[in-house]
Amino acid sequence: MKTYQALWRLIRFTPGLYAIDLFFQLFRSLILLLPGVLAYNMFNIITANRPIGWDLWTLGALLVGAAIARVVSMLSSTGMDAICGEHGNALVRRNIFGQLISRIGAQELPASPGELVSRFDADTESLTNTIAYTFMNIGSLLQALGALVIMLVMQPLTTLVVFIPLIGSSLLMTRLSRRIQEYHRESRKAAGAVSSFMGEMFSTPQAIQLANAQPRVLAHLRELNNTRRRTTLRSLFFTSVVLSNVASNTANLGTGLLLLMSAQAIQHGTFTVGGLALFISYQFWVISIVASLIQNLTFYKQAGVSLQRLQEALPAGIPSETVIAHQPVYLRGAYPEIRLLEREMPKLEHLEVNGLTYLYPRSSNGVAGINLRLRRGTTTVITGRIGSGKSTLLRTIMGLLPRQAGEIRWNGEPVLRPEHVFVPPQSAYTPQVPRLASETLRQNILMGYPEEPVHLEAAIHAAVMEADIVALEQGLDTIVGPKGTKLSGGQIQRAAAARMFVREPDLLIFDDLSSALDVETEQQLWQRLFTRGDCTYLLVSHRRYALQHADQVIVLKDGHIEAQGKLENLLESCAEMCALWNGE
Ligand SMILES: Nc1ncnc2c1ncn2[C@@H]1O[C@H](COP(=O)(O)OP(=O)(O)OP(=O)(O)O)[C@@H](O)[C@H]1O
Repeated sequence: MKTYQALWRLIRFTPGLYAIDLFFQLFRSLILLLPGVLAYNMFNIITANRPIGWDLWTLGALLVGAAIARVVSMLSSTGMDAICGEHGNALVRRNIFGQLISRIGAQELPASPGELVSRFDADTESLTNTIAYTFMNIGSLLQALGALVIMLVMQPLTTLVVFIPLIGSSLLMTRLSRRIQEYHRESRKAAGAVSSFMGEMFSTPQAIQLANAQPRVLAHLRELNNTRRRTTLRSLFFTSVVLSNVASNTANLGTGLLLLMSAQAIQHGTFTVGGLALFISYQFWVISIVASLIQNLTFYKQAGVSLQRLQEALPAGIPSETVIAHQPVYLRGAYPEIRLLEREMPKLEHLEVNGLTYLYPRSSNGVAGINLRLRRGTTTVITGRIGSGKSTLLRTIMGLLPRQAGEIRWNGEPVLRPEHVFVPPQSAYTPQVPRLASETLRQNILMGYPEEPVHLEAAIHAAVMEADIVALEQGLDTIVGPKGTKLSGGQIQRAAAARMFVREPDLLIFDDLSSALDVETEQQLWQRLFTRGDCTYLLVSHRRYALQHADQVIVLKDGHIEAQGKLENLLESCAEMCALWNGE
């Protein structure tokens, strides 16, 4: 998508608001022509030694009126810019965020979280600010054209001479614009690197402390910040200092030439003091519009850089137009109701996996030719050595990794989009390291799910959390800290389990749920799970209790199923199972 197409799409998102914005910009600019004409008449009256009569006072009143109208229209246009920008920024951020959270589970983020935050912030605003600046310049251009016509009619020769310096400054600014675009790109990249590194620092403070790496981490941050300072300074220096100085000095040169020419013309009686006043006020706009247009072009090019960075923030395979796809944004009033996911599939009776294969790109690691069958109300435990492919198998079944071969059938029906089926209300999953947010424990369990006291209590009981909640300072309303740092590893695992239970899925998938639990709590947890009735369980576990109570155990070795069946049979027939059972 080209930059102009993106900007036009943003304008079309709120055309009414942008029309009002443009109206205020035009009014604000054109009203500025009035004081020049008024000053022309006032000075001509004064220098002709006419007595100060009604005419002069009227002109003065008009001058004040024009100034008030200008201030009001300036405030209105600035306000409209902010409102339009707010809508456009919200749209872009919503679109990218929506794509990021609905990407296939295990797909990498296109950039680090810190870098993405930086793009959400400054790159988004670069687009909407360019529109605001362009609208302002449309007004300024009309104002400058109006001024130019009036000046040419009054004094064609003086007008042409006054604009000679403009030619030189225009050439200079055009040459600088490419360099400014490059500097902007570098400064945005350096800002992204700083926020990315800070995001990583804040997410791993303990790892930094344990490695005693604070001085080196700070030194690296300082280095990144220095690069950002240098590149940002250079970019700002060229955008703000050089460009605006070229513009104002060109205007000053024009004024000097004007004074020289008008002195002679006034002596010869071909020019008046009123005319000089008008020329001085108008020539600045005509000269500065060139600088403004060149600066506008620079912003446009910077917006192109930002648009590219935003498009690159989309997950792979998503069309670039999605960045500005029109969708409702909710900035005022009530938020729309969040609907619970509806059932895609009937209640689970049996699940079959046939010939399932997923190998990681450019590697032979993964799982291949997996066949298994789960029946409703049974427990299946997947076990195997470290790296045998247990997590990969679960994630491929659920569509978090894209399968390369094989099929999955839910009650005999092929599952074409597993990522839509293996979610509540059909299924729920807890990964090896569950994630909690820095919210209350209640919010972490419910995650937007409607609170029904009975379900919540039952879920907490099933997760063996009732005693922990009594011991917590504010019970369910305790804020658990970033990633749940105020809870123990076992509490985090059980909070994640309660999150699954409250959704009452048919199929519960756990990846090593009890790794951080003591033996007693673990046994209680399995006991409660296995007496929950109608649920079907698919677990990754090495724990003896789980293996002993499983209806079937699947032994994985090097990404293949080595054996499957009841534990007692496997202990007789499968050397790998014996080795795992004996902890070899
Ligand atoms: N993104 C990846 N790219 C390449 N290889 C990977 C990737 N992720 C995992 N692997 C490899 O795939 C194999 C299976 O990994 P997996 O995490 O499924 O094993 P696991 O049995 O769950 O291990 P653990 O018991 O440690 O959880 C391992 O050899 C692992 O190193």
